[in-house]
Amino acid sequence: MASTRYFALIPAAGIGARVGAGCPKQYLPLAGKAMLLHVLETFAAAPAIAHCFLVVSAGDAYIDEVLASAPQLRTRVTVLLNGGATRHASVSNGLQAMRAQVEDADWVLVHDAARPGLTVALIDKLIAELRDDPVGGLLALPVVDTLKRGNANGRVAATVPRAGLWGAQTPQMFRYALLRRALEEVAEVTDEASAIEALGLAPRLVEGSVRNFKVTLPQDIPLAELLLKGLS
Ligand SMILES: Nc1ccn([C@@H]2O[C@H](COP(=O)(O)OP(=O)(O)OP(=O)(O)O)[C@@H](O)[C@H]2O)c(=O)n1
Ligand SMILES: C[C@](O)(CO)[C@H](O)COP(=O)(O)O
Repeated sequence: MASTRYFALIPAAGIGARVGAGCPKQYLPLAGKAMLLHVLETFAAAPAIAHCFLVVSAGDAYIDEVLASAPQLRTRVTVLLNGGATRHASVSNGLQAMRAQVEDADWVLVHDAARPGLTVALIDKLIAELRDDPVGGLLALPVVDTLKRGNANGRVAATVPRAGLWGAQTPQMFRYALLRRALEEVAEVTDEASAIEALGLAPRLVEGSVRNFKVTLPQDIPLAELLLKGLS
């Protein structure tokens, strides 16, 4: 029986509206290279990762130039020009396009192109924790702030108990066939674990890192820049 393999699937077909830059945020320069390139280079450097699949929008005008600057990625990354209108659709489309190269029992690590602080060590940690797990799971961080629910007037309506709460990160790691089925059967979800939960399964929480934060708002850009300058 062929040994189980680990594939990366990177949804990178968003427009970065909340950052509001002149280009999709995954192409913004951070520490001298595009945000997406940091992610691709990290997965390419991870010995456990068999191959990376990258989902970009059909009209993406940036990816060719980015990959031309990184010829070492040519054999490690396949670009899929089938991004969808939502992250869920992009991931589903990517999984569908991978079917000829991936076995049902292979693991897929879905990672946001908007989380450039990921490290090989975090990838290796997730795989080590989940490789024998019956479900799979995700990197996540326990909530450390007191949480408030706001009302329409911008005032506190309630304090939300934070015990047991985690903030989901990525990669989220599940077996190929299970993940495809879960995403096909569920309505719109914002992460892969939600689709697995909708099947009645309980993904495993693996502690991630603050450096693996998602670049979402303008103030995240200088933070990511500082982080990546320190990492390189
Ligand atoms: N239709 C979409 C929307 C998002 N993504 C990807 O999903 C990841 C996380 O999404 P998010 O941070 O929301 O990125 P954007 O959708 O680009 O941001 P915004 O919501 O501000 O437009 C990103 O790598 C983004 O490129 C995607 O592949 N396809
Ligand atoms: C997948 C994710 O990063 C987990 O926290 C998050 O759900 C993505 O949300 P977004 O609105 O698509 O950035």
